[in-house]
Amino acid sequence: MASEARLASEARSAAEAKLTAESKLTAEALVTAVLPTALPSVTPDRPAAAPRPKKRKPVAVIERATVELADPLAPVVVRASGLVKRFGPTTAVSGVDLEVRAGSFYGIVGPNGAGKTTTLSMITGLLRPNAGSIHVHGIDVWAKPVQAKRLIGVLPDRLRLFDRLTGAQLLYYSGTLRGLDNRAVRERSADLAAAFGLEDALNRLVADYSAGMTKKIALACAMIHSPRVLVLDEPFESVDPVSAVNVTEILQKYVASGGTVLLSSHGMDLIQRVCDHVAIIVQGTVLASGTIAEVRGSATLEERFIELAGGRKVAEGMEWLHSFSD
Ligand SMILES: Nc1ncnc2c1ncn2[C@@H]1O[C@H](COP(=O)(O)OP(=O)(O)OP(=O)(O)O)[C@@H](O)[C@H]1O
Repeated sequence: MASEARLASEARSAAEAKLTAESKLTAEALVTAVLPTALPSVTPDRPAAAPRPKKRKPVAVIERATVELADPLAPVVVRASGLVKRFGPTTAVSGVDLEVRAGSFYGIVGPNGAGKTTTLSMITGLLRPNAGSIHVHGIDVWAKPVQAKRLIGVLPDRLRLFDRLTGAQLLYYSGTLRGLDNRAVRERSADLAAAFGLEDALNRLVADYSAGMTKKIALACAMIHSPRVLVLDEPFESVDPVSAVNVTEILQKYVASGGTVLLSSHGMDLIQRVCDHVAIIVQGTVLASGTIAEVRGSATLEERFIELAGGRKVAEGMEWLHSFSD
């Protein structure tokens, strides 16, 4: 009996060691997988840029064994307190509090009209709140918008791009607007185009891009100044599965190097797979927030979401739809 127990214990230890080695391998692969260069700093208080490593091809699929949790002691870099936004009689956001720590991959989910876009727009300084405050890296977004916006890269919900520019021109415009010099813009544009698979489209008008390509060029524009925080409203909407994997890897690498991602998505599976923290917003209020494990408990994130969003509606009526008019 004793030797059986010893054998079982040895087998368990070996399995655990293998799992740890695999997780480490995966994490290392993620760090080196996608962007050929770590985006260097443009803000004076950031550490010097890393030397450019050799170019690597994007890796098609990398599965993460587990989502590594952001350091629970890392500083809070996005703090939204008591956010309220009213549009006439509609209260879109009513007292939202959020805390996002450095190095976190934070997802916001909620049903249509829950207030996700409104919340993200207030956080990025695009929409003035009726009440509450937002600090990004300690800077009050609405008191010092210029300083705060330097730290933020934004992918807004309804993209309003200068789409009579080519992809290359749009990247150039975004980079120079953020204070990058000619050489840096060109180098970063090439890196981003390669990472997002847009090299062949750079000389075409953005107006002629597909929805997914438009999303990707907008995401590239949001990243070109190497912001400390990326706020992305539905970054995966319209993006094909292979590109979604690439985009996810780019973001994971960004987070692994100390960046912070705050995104909204309707993809529960994706949020559960890539985010370390999540907030569920329903009718303008945060009903649950924390690590994915804390929020979902013993259910899946989708089940928890449906429960908090008021449960599934049983489809009744609409019998007319089942008797065809021809
Ligand atoms: N500019 C506006 N004027 C009036 N009402 C608005 C405006 N923007 C948003 N709303 C309302 O605020 C509420 C929240 O909208 P919001 O776009 O933030 O939701 P959401 O969670 O992002 O939804 P979705 O998942 O459908 O994108 C909705 O009732 C919406 O109709």
